[in-house]
Amino acid sequence: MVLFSIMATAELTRPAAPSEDPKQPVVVFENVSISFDRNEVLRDISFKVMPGESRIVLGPAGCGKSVLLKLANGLLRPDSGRIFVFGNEIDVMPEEELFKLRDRIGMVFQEGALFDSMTVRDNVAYRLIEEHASAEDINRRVLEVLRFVELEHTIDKYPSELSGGMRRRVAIARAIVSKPDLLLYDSPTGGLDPITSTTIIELVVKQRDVSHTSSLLVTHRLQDAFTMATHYFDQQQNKMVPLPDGQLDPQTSFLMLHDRKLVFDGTTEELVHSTDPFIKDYLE
Ligand SMILES: Nc1ncnc2c1ncn2[C@@H]1O[C@H](COP(=O)(O)OP(=O)(O)OP(=O)(O)O)[C@@H](O)[C@H]1O
Repeated sequence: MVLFSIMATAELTRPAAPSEDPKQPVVVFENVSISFDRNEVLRDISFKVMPGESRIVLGPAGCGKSVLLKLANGLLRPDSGRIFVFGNEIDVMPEEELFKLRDRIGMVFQEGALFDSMTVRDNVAYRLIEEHASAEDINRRVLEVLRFVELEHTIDKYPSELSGGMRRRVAIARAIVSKPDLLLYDSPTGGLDPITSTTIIELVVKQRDVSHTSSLLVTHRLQDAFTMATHYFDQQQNKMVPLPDGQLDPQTSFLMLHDRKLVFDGTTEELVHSTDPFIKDYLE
C-alpha cells in the first residue's frame, strides 16, 4: 500500500464557491437511520460536508452508499435523524420546496442514466429547459459545459452512438449545467475500464479545482479515491497532475460504511494509517 506524507501547507485549500458561506456546512447528517421493509440499511449516520470539500464514500457492495446519496438530495427520507442541505432541514421539507432545492444539486447517477431518445444537446439542456431558461442561454451554457467535458463535437449525437466513457462525460455535463453548489456522484467510473476511469476522475478533479463545488462521491475503485486525494487539475497545462512532494489534497476526505454504520470519517492520512481490521482489509 502507498503511504502519503501529510499536507503541510494551507495554500492548497480551495476557496468556497462564491455563493457559499465558508463556515456553513453544505450537508449535515445527524443520526440518520433508514430501513426498507424492516431491513435496516443505514444506522445512526452522522457526518458533514463543508464548502469546497470532496467527501469520498467507500464501502462494500450493497452497504447503502447510493441510499446515502439519495437521502442527501431528498429522493429518500430517513426513518429517524435529521438531514440539512444548505442549512435547510430536508427530511421535513415539502416536495415542492425540495424540487427548488434540487436546482442547486447536480447528480451523476450510476451508469450515467442518460435519456436514450434524446441527443446529447437535449440531455445536457434538460434541467435548463425545465427551469424555463431562454433558448439563447440554453445554447450558450450547453456549449460551455460540453467544451468543459471536451465533447462539443458530440452535441447532435445520441447516447447509443457514444462510448461508455463519453456517456459518463455527458452525464457530468448534465449535472453541472446549472452550476450546482453540491455535486453527488454515484460511482461515476462504475463499469468502465481503468484507463477510461482515470479520464473520468480527471474530469471530476477538473470540476472540483475549477469550480470548487462541494461533493459527495461514491466509488468502488480505491484507485479513483486516491487519485482524487493526490492530484490536482493544473489549468495552465490543462491536465491533472500529482500534488507536489507527495502532498494530499486537504479538502478530499473519506467516509466508509460497513454493516449499516459509518465506520470511518476522516482524512486520507487517517484512512491509510487506520488500525481498524475491517478498514485495513478493505484497503488491501
Ligand atoms: N428503494 C429501495 N427499496 C428497497 N430496498 C432498497 C431500496 N434502495 C436500496 N435498497 C436496499 O438497500 C441496500 C443498499 O443499497 P445501495 O444501492 O445503497 O448499496 P450500495 O452500497 O450503493 O451498493 P453498490 O456498491 O452495489 O452500488 C441494498 O440491500 C438494497 O437492496
